Amino acid sequence: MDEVIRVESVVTRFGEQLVHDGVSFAVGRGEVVGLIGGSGSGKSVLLREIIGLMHPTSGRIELLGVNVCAAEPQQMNSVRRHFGVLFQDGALFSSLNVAENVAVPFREHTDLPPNVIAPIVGFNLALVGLPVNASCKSPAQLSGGMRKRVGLARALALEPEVVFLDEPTSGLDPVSARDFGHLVRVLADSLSLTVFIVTHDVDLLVSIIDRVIALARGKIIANGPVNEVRSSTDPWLRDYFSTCG
Ligand SMILES: Nc1ncnc2c1ncn2[C@@H]1O[C@H](COP(=O)(O)OP(=O)(O)OP(=O)(O)O)[C@@H](O)[C@H]1O
Repeated sequence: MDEVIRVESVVTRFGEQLVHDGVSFAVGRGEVVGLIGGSGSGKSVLLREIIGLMHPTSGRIELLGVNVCAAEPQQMNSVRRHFGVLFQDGALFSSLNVAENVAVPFREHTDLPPNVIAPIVGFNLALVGLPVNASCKSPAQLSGGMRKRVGLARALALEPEVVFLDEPTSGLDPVSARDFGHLVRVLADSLSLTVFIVTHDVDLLVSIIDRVIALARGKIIANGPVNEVRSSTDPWLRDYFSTCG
């Protein structure tokens, strides 16, 4: 397997609290993987560790072949050029309009002039299904689903190899959530993306995910295709999957 993410024996402690107690898994190129777990099980912390925003107490994490726990800032910056992140709330800059938000990665990571950036931004907005007239709107003028799409357009701006989505369907109504999930799957397949999704959304798992990794009690309690994981006898997983038909 051509590995994009490798998490090895990760332990994370906050004082007395042990959040990860030896977590290991790998994600291969082109996979769409969902990380699930109860509230407070350490999903977001793990995501932040994988993208180098936090370091685990011990263990090793490789992203696109780089040991992110030991990478120099310059090396981390060049890895950042190859992944995109959609944070839970979209993390859009409220003072910038939609087009300016999507242009941020170009300004941070390239020397491209504005007249070159503008059409690429337009292309990215079209890719996520936003109309041209959305470009000049401020994030406050958009629906939750549109804000997620802008966040996704920004995450895809630099044609990343891997995209991280933190609770991408939270706050969306079921129809918008399903549409957004479908969009993610179509983009993953069309652009050969590796997608790592932190989610509580069972419908999203069932509809678009290749593999589920489940975190509970500090450990990986399941790692496999949705159908396999949903037939697990683990009480937490049984409860979790009992919410869908
Ligand atoms: N910077 C921090 N300092 C101390 N404790 C933290 C820090 N970040 C997270 N934690 C704790 O680590 C645990 C895991 O948090 P995390 O946000 O990863 O959970 P989660 O699985 O993403 O939960 P949810 O599904 O509710 O978002 C929580 O108990 C949280 O309080």
